Amino acid sequence: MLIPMWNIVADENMPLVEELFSNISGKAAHIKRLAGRSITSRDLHNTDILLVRSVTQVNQSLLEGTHVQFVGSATIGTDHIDLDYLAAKNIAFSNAPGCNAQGVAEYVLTSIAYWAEQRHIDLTKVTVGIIGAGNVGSRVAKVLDILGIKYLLNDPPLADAGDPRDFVGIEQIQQCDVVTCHVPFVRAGQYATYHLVDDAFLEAMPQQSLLINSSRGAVVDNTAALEIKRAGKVIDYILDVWEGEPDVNIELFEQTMIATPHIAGYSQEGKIRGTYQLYQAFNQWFDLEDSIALDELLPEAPKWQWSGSLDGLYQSLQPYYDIEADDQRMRQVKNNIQKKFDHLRKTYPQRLEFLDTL
Ligand SMILES: NC(=O)c1ccc[n+]([C@@H]2O[C@H](COP(=O)([O-])OP(=O)(O)OC[C@H]3O[C@@H](n4cnc5c(N)ncnc54)[C@H](O)[C@@H]3O)[C@@H](O)[C@H]2O)c1
Ligand SMILES: O=C(O)[C@H](O)[C@H](O)COP(=O)(O)O
Repeated sequence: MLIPMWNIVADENMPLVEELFSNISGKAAHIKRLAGRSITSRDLHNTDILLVRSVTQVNQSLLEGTHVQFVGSATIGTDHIDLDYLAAKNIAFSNAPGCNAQGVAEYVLTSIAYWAEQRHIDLTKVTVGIIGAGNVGSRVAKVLDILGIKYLLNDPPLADAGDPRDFVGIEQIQQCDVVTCHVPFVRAGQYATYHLVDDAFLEAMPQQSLLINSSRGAVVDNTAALEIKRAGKVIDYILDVWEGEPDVNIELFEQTMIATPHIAGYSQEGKIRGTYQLYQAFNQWFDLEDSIALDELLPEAPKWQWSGSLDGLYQSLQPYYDIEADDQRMRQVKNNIQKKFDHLRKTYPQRLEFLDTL
């Protein structure tokens, strides 16, 4: 007897797939877990549902000849997905906007606090330039607002679309003490972000400034970032994403104040929200009811209480998020980063969200 069943292929690093997908509307599922970077079309024989993260290239060469009906990516970024191909083949698609935005905002806040402590910088005198004011950039702005740290926003697509917030041009962002990137990776066109931070941008940044990149590696020209340091510019880098990842430019890595393996958004809650958003999208696509609520899945987490002073900010944040420990984990595999990059991500320790206000 043929038992109707969903055949699902899911990235091995996606939590709760079994809990959420194994019994949807009484229909069982066969779930195959694979390392995202190595999924091939042969793995998708008879597959109905494909659940990926940012490391799987989803395109014609992966999907042609398969019967995949639904692709979910537990990410906001979609630069690994050929959306036009999916649309042309009428394959449903969902990503997970905002699922990990709080985790990234907490990474950025901790980064700024760490830099200020290391460089003895008074955060009341600092201006942060935020490039990209979507899910992450808006949350970064919100937390800076609460702490009374000045910031400027740059987001030409939103400005052109009539977003009422005050936006500035990229030239003003370049003058900021801290620049943090929260844009998608877009190679070409009016709003291209490929090498948005290039040699001219870095040249224009003040001495003793900080550049944070937790968006996509190639938003920052990694070669230019290395060259400008070699030329004597005093600039600090906190990098979570790398051009050509997992092949990290080791010389640039050595020049960083903090280096992490694309984990800025890896809070436990962010990963859970990512899978849950795909579950919701899947149900909507097949006109099914959600039978599990998100609240049932999220952990309880202790929340940070702000003292009201920016002095000692990093010391007060570190018990909640120890970014130095993340940096150390990456430095320990310095001689073998390319091979260990995915392992560091797969074995990333549990990190809980600590800001109550976002
Ligand atoms: N490191 C991580 O773990 C991690 C986690 C989440 C997101 N990300 C990356 O960060 C990016 C931002 O995430 P998000 O959730 O805020 O995405 P989002 O789509 O909500 O926001 C991106 C914003 O960038 C703006 N933008 C697009 N092109 C621009 C340009 N040329 N100049 C300035 N602004 C531009 C868009 O208008 C949008 O408002 C994602 O696309 C993803 O690549 C990384
Ligand atoms: O785009 C995003 O949302 C993040 O960059 C992404 O989720 C983190 O990497 P992943 O675990 O999906 O490979």
